[in-house]
Amino acid sequence: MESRSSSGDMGRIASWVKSHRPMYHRATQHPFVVGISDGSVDLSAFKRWLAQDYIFVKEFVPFLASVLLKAWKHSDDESDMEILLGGMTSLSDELAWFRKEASKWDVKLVGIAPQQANLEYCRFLQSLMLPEVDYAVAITAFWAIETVYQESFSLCLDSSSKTPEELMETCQRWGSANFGHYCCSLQKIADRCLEKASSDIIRKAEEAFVCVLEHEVNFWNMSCGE
Ligand SMILES: Cc1ncc(CO)c(N)n1
Repeated sequence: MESRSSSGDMGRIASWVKSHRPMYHRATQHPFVVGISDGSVDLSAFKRWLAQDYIFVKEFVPFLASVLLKAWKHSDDESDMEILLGGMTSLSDELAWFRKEASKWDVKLVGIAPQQANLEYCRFLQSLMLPEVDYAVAITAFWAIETVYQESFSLCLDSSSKTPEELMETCQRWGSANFGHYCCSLQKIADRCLEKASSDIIRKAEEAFVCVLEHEVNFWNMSCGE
């Protein structure tokens, strides 16, 4: 039988989601997202989020490039590269979508300054781009960043949700089953890397996961205008 070290039948990632449940919940069921799903969202908050997230996604491109570089150097599975390259393609599509969405809402994207929470999140991404950061740590953070949006926006697509029609495209972008499959593929990569990682790397990956959750909560708070 395959042994899975200390995490029993669950992969590491699932065990961390379980052990950090309250924080995970705060990141994935934030009032901002709940407001979209019940239709009470303040549209000025949505517009603020849109402009700030465009800045974030632009920073996310070099971060993903750094993860790709680590996969190329250290991964023992060629399919990692394909999955990450697919992610890069969707980021390119995502940036174009932001520009289109911003014009629909009359939101300015050029000359916008990143707010404090965004700056801090981008700084965190930059710290993860350093070559000394292990692939297992970087891919865990990458999985977490994508998954928070997947979980959040899929809530807004629930049959019981009252998401306003004009916000449905946003919710489908991250909440779709397709994006969900992509997040599952990332989780499998992260679990596989963590299975063979040293206890020091495992500890650092868990820390990165929790940091992502904290930054995501701060990002939603910022979008709400707090
Ligand atoms: C803040 C934030 N987290 C995660 C994602 C997912 O790509 C995003 N676009 N923005």
